[in-house]
Amino acid sequence: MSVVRIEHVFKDYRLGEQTVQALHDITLAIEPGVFLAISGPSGSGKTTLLNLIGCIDKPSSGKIYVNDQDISLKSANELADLRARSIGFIFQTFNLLPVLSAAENVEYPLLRCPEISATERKKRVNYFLDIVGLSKFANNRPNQLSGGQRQRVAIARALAIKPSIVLADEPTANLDKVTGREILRLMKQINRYLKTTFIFSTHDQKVIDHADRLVQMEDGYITAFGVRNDKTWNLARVRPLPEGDDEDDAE
Ligand SMILES: Nc1ncnc2c1ncn2[C@@H]1O[C@H](COP(=O)(O)OP(=O)(O)OP(=O)(O)O)[C@@H](O)[C@H]1O
Repeated sequence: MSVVRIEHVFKDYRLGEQTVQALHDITLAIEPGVFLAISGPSGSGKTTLLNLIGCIDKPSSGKIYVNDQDISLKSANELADLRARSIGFIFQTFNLLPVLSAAENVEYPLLRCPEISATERKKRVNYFLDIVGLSKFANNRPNQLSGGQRQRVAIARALAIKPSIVLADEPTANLDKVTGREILRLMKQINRYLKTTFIFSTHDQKVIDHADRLVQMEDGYITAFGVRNDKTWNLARVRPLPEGDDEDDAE
């Protein structure tokens, strides 16, 4: 079973008269509970891929299944609902609402789910602020928190809906090294403890080393897929195929 299945996905962007091919023939199955890094240089397609998995954007062609649901068959409202209930987002710039306290930021996505009572909302806010170690800062606004604390609030906010997947676009890029490592360790502890699938983009090898699955991208192609056993990566290289060549270059 896969929590995300991507089949022969292409993504083009129109830029005036030009077409930018951001993703080429991406096929990938992501198992539930993994801690997956998508790595690659700037412009390789990491954010585009995360946006497609997060139902923020649609592929130009190909199929994406999230929790076994074909997202191409869903209306904009249905996609918004799937996002609100199943996918938590963490951004490199934290994206907290500045006028709300830490607790209110965590509660915010729950307001979209009317079946969650006010009592349950408060319970979840307390629980997830506790998990990220910020119970004492519940009433602080983002500008009264450090960068690392802001990202912890963002993690609690992403978890509050109890998502099956958390997507994180360069979650440590705006943090110093030590804080970035703490945030990654926290994400991994949560991944182990709550079994939530984490998919995050990065071009930092230190960040990659925290993952247990790896997708390497270049120029819109997947160039390798890796599984980590203890400290060693078992990498299967996938060479982008030149026209007319149908050979794989698996190692
Ligand atoms: N909205 C857009 N319109 C046009 N082109 C885009 C758009 N978004 C991304 N692209 C292009 O698609 C390609 C992939 O971009 P993407 O942002 O997915 O890469 P990335 O690996 O996340 O890069 P970075 O590490 O710099 O964030 C790039 O060539 C980029 O210029």
